[in-house]
Amino acid sequence: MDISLTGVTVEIAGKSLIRELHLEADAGQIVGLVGPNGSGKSTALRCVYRALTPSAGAVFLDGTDIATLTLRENAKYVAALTQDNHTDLDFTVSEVVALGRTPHLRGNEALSAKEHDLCREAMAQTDVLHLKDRSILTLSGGERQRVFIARALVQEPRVLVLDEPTNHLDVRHQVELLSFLRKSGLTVLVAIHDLNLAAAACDRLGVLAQGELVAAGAPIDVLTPALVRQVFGVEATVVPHPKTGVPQLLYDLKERA
Ligand SMILES: Nc1ncnc2c1ncn2[C@@H]1O[C@H](COP(=O)(O)OP(=O)(O)OP(=O)(O)O)[C@@H](O)[C@H]1O
Repeated sequence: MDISLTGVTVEIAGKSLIRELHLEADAGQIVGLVGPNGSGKSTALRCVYRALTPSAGAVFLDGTDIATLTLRENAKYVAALTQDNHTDLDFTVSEVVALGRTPHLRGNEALSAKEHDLCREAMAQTDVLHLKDRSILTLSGGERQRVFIARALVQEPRVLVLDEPTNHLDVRHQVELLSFLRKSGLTVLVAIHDLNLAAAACDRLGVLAQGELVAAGAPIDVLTPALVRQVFGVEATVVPHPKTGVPQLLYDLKERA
């Protein structure tokens, strides 16, 4: 399923959070959104999972304006991992993951055996199966993040929207998650701060600065020292990864006085 943001603008309380954003992900592509804090990455993603309605412009899934879909229909196609996924509810990990099936169920319908298998598979995939009977409230930040990723996977979406999915994850789980996404065949829109992980995982990157898209394209074309200086105010040397050739950034720390 392909996704396209066309001229998406979000204004709240007279302030423009994103302006005229055009961004596309072809079916099965991973497209990363990078940019400084407050540049509008989460705002753009919120428009895709319908937590926000654009003030102008639209989001299309395979050519259908998502504003014409019910929220339940949208949730059958799009699953999201948000930054504000903390919960006060004392649910077990299995219960939280099973909630991902909600858009596919009618009323209080129970999960089928196949759906239970799907939940087990997602928990194994995200390495939380051993935690299935634990309260979500007792988990570490990284464990909890992996539970919410499992919940998004059991939704069986065609598009995954991930806001900082590697937050809290140790390096093994970061690599496993991004490797899984690359194999999954899902269309993925991901906001990510780590430019090296973004370059390794994403087919294309969109760079946001102050609510505007300032560059878009393959990581090798986008992640230049000049762009990193202009957008992030940081000096970096860009080298090709010795095995894969993807650009990797080495940051020049300021010398001690
Ligand atoms: N509901 C709101 N009302 C007013 N301003 C908002 C609202 N939501 C977000 N903003 C502002 O819009 C800007 C963009 O926020 P957004 O969360 O999209 O940035 P981001 O690029 O995801 O940042 P970060 O990297 O810090 O997560 C920020 O300046 C933020 O303070």
